[in-house]
Amino acid sequence: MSASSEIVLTRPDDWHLHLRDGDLLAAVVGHTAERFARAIVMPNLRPPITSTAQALAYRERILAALPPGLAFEPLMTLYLTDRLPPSEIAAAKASGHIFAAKLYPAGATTNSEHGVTRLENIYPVLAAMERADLPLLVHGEVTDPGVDIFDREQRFIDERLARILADFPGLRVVFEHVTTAEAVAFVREGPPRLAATITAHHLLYSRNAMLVGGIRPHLYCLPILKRERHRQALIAAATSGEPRFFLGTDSAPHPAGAKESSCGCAGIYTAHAAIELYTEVFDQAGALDRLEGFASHHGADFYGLERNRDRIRLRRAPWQVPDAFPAGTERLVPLRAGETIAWRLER
Ligand SMILES: NC(=O)N[C@@H](CC(=O)O)C(=O)O
Ligand SMILES: [Zn+2]
Ligand SMILES: [Zn+2]
Repeated sequence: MSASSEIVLTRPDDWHLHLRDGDLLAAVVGHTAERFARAIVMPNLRPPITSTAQALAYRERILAALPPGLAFEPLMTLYLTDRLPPSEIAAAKASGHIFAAKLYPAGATTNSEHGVTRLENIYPVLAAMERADLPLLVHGEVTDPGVDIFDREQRFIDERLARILADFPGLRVVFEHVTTAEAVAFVREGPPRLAATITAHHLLYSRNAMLVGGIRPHLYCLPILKRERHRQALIAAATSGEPRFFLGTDSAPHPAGAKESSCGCAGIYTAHAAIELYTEVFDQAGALDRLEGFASHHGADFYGLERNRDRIRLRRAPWQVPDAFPAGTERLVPLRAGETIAWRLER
């Protein structure tokens, strides 16, 4: 298998994506739509997407920004706040375009300041989601200032996620962008209604890549890159063939100036080469035969959506990533800027 020079996959979907708005949206949406049929679109805009009406209007802006000739279905989400009325959940579900709601613990990550301050504040909303069978997506990190940044995912499992699963036994939950061996183990031991997305960057890089030989702001994201043993656990999970692990890039574009700063913001841009990067990982692990399940089947199955019917083709043929993409008057620096990627998407 490792000697293949070409692979064909059912067209994949991205189950965790930031598309932003305005110039940045216009700069990035084509990259995703060239590769993926659908994506779960994160609601952490400024202001956040907290109503069905806002989500539907955002969906229209995404479709309007699509380059001509590309078919792409944005799957919208709501941003949970302390104040979201439980009645909004049934309306969201009935819209036919909203597929999940997202829990950002307040202050956990980029644009999360309107997030949830105490889990109890959203219990009526979680009950409504359980009734409507609308999945809960979680950014799984605690924000207590006393908890070390490298331990925040583990603490979220122990103090929050286990409780949510116990208190809402019918709620489907996606533990987004898992980064630790502990998270992988927790997902494996959990009920089938619990799943996890894994990013390409957490599969490709450990924290050394960000910190050894100079600090690389374009590798700074949340949850932060962890040590190598965790990366190995993520690779084992992604390539295991287990249906509860699936692709979610967490591609999170920020203008270069906001990253190359004395206080750079969190988020890595990978949409320009997302499926190619995952292909590298699966190839290196000798698991190209498991890529289609992870990238194209497991997520659709979990969300109860049909698998895509068309296919994409990837060829082992190295290419160089541009130093940056234009985004309005700004620049967007992608993962591997100026470096090569081993697999190419055929068009
Ligand atoms: N992953 C990140 O580092 N940043 C994301 C937010 C998130 O997914 O936590 C962003 O919106 O920029
Ligand atoms: Zn997140
Ligand atoms: Zn994200």
